[in-house]
Amino acid sequence: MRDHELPGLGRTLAFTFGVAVRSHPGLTLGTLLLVPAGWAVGSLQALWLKHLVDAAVGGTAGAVVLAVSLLAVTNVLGWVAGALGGRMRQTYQEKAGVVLEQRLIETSAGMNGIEHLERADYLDRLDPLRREAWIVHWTFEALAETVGALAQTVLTMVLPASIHPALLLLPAFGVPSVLVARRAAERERVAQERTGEARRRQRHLVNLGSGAASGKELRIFGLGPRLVTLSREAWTGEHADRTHVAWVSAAQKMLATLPMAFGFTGALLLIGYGVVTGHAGVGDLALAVMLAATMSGNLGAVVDMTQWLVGCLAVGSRFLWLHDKAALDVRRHGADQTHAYPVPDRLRSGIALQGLSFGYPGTGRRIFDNVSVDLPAGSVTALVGENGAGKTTLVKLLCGMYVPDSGAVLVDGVDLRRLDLDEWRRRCSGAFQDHAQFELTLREAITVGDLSRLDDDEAATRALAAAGASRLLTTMPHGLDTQLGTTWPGGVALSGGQWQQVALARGLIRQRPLLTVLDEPTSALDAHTEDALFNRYAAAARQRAVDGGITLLVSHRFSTVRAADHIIVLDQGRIVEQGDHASLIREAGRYAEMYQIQADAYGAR
Ligand SMILES: Nc1ncnc2c1ncn2[C@@H]1O[C@H](COP(=O)(O)OP(=O)(O)OP(=O)(O)O)[C@@H](O)[C@H]1O
Repeated sequence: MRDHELPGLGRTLAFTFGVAVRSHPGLTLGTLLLVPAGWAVGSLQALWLKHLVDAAVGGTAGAVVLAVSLLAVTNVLGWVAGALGGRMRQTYQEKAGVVLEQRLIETSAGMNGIEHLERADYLDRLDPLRREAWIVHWTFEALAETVGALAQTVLTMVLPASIHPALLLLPAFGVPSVLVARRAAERERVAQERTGEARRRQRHLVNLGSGAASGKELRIFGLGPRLVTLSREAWTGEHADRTHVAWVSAAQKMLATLPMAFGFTGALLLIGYGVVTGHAGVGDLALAVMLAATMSGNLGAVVDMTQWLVGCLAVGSRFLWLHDKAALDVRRHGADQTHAYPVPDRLRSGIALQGLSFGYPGTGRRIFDNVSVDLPAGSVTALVGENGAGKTTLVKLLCGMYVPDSGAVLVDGVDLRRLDLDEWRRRCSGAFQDHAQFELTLREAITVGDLSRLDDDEAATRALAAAGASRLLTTMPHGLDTQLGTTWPGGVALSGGQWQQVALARGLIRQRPLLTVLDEPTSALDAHTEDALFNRYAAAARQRAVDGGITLLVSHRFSTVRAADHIIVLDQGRIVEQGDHASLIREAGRYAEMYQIQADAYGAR
């Protein structure tokens, strides 16, 4: 199976069943049994009614009492099954829903790479999963309902066969409906996937239009009406597409019920004729009339339930697809722990990019083409270059979030693909410009950077100091216990720069990292503060150089960058210059030119 193909029905069912059973075996079984039982009650009632009518017409009191008793017992069982099934269903849904969301976090976060979070066609699949992962837990209820509705429909059709064998043909008239329902559901699933991008765009526009981050720009640029127009455009195309598919399906489903209607009309005529000619009893006619009355409801239920089931399976198959991708990802990255090389305790030679070529999957565009460069052990290296030069992409490759198309990232001579990637990540650390805002307590928002120090106040305080953010702690009403984020009770709002300080502290809490990437983590700070902070950090990093740990700083500020031991200048994925500040200035090339421009602008030579 190719990694973008959705898994088939059998595997999806097995997967969803596994999830359901693991989350609550008893409830899964109960749902599977009770729902069809509820459905069976309807057919039994029709049967007992036939016996009641026959007994009443035949004048046998005992048979009347028996038929009435059976009717009563069946009714009670039906109510019990309904009430119990409803309760079980609710409990099951609540529990399985949470389990599925946890599983989604586990699967998505557990993947080595981040391709599934960045690639548009994968996002179209992941996005509905994020919103409706819980739908998967309906699969077994939908299956039970479908089986139940199907069983009742078949019974509705088979019971008349006891009156006349020709009526055994009745089920055949129902086949078109079921087939059409299946096809319709599949078509709707495809349409949903096709319109996924438009829905994501709509949601993005809603977030832009109502979120805090875009609030200022929206007002200054008067963007509200424009966003509404864009949203309408996105909605119109998507809605037209899905509505068209829905109407075509509805028309086909209506047409597909016609054979059934003809079939039952014929059956009623046949039984009516039998009663007139004395070949059938009045009870038979009562049975047939009752079954005919419930027939369209049953058939409609089969169609609806099938569609529901296919819808659930569609989400389930995306879940399984993600799961498969996660497994494939682990295999491809060679992270099989049994064969992985251990990560060295300290770096001896350092990290080297060797003939590395890379393009983001699915884009057909090369970002790096045969790039080679060394990051010596114990060095503080800066990466500079214009926007889009490939700096962050390089960081992602070094952290094993993407795999090179050719060439390699070598860690002390060992291909990163062959290293124990989990262990490598444990020895990496980082702070990024597009950092996460963990709305936890200040302590947790820092210490999640090193899970072994979750409750370590001293480590959190030290990390804040290393990030030049000790003052932040003094302004927090409850110190490290302060809840961050105003949407939580007692939570405090942090400025953009303060969030960056927390992210930087998180990135600096790990002890003895072999690679620390600082990808513009201080862009919200002023140039002098960033400069002082990085100089202090670089000095500390050099003192720790016994471990051979490498610090990679990405920054647009040359005043900061010049403190690095080694500076790499990237231009459109190519390394155009490298060396220390003094030698690069002497070369009077790109670096010297960019440095000069900034120095002039800031008046800081
Ligand atoms: N997830 C992605 N999928 C496809 N292309 C991407 C992706 N991320 C980045 N790119 C492309 O790769 C190129 C390099 O991007 P990258 O983010 O590495 O640049 P950068 O040097 O870090 O830029 P900046 O200084 O603006 O942060 C850009 O042309 C960008 O459009």
